[in-house]
Amino acid sequence: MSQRTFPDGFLWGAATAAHQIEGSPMADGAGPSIWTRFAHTPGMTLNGDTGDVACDHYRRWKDDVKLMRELGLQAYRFSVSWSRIHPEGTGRVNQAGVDFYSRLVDELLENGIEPLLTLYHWDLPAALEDRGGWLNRDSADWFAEYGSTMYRALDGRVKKWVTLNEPWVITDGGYLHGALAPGHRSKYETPIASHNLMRAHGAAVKAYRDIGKHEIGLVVNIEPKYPASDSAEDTAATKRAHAYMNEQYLDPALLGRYPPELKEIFGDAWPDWAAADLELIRQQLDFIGINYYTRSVTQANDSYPLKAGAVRQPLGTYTETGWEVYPKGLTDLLVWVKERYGDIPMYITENGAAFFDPPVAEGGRVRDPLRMDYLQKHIGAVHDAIQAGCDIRGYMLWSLLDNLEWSLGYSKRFGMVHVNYGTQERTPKDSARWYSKVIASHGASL
Ligand SMILES: N#[N+]C[C@@H]1[C@@H](O)[C@H](O)[C@@H](O)[C@@H]2O[C@H]12
Repeated sequence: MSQRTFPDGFLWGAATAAHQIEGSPMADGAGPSIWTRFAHTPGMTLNGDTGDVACDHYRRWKDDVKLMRELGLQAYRFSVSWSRIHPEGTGRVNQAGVDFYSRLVDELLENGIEPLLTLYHWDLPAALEDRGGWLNRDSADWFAEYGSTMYRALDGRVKKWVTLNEPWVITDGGYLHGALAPGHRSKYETPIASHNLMRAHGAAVKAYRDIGKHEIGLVVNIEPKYPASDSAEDTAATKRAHAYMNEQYLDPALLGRYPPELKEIFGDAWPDWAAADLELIRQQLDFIGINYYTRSVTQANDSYPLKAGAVRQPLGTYTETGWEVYPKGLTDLLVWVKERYGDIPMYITENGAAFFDPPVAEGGRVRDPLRMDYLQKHIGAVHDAIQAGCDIRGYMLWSLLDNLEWSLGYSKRFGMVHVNYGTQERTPKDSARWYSKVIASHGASL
């Protein structure tokens, strides 16, 4: 393979999220989030795992930034816990919470690492859930208020902002299937929560334009859907699945409309949204963040309400989370984004895999060849998309650290750095050492 060259300024980094690594969820005046509440509800998470300690990053943040510098990271994507900033969700500001993230940002900058800040990575203040959460249309104002607090505190030091992380997972997991906080199971609530999340996205971007002077975008998890056969049923099912996961958020954000398949999927549960709502949602964005993990070979089935589902590939390689390793899907997806939405700049804001890692060997080594192979092939797929004309500005590996995988608890390890949850010792895996070389060579060593 000829040497791969990445664009000048292409940012190499890693990503995490507050609830998954910080621990100390109620420290220094913070309020509870829906994940604090959900994880402490018996039966909601594997082994009853909670974010009470996680990777103890709330206390070990300075050492973690030192580790990022040692690995040569150029950027670090993290999220802010809303309920550390506004313990009741709105109104009173908890300055100790703002100060935590201000110190973190300063430490990143002092170590030559660019911060990418995600405002919402699933941890809604519990106080707002008690007021209806994302089912309440006021949530757009709540979110814009919270975003404005953070813009005023950090804009200028933070120059790349993200409003929402993966609205599809928030609603499919938290409102339709109940696997994620707040654990609702309603075909009728799902479109309402989804729409209000996007209204909140729009309101937060509008607020940013009045306060901020840099860049703001949206992060979506999308995956290419390939029909399992050329039958009419599988073709139609693939179209529905594509609209439901891939177009449902990017279309309103970038085109100001929803794909028509959503009315077909949700039927009488899909309201006729007001045009003013779509105008609010469609705000000029500076970039789109793409979280990519896998593809879906899709067939028609009797699943509710989508009537479509993935077919396991007999010759496929699968990760610990049951996702097929399919790098070409990332290239196909990025080209699709460019073709459908134009030349909007993109970042790969998450890409990575959980594999069964061996314990830390003598001398502090963690051999993770499957993860290295996954990363090498997927970063190569990003390069292929760049060669195809996609404007991709960076790659954030998921994840910096092994961390709390939501309802799956600590059972899945996505980190390039191993975390011993008993001692909190961090040990860079072989993949971290390999990634450091990729960064140092700007991709040439891939
Ligand atoms: N599962 N999994 C790994 C990873 C999850 O840990 C992140 O929080 C999400 O943004 C996204 O789902 C991807």
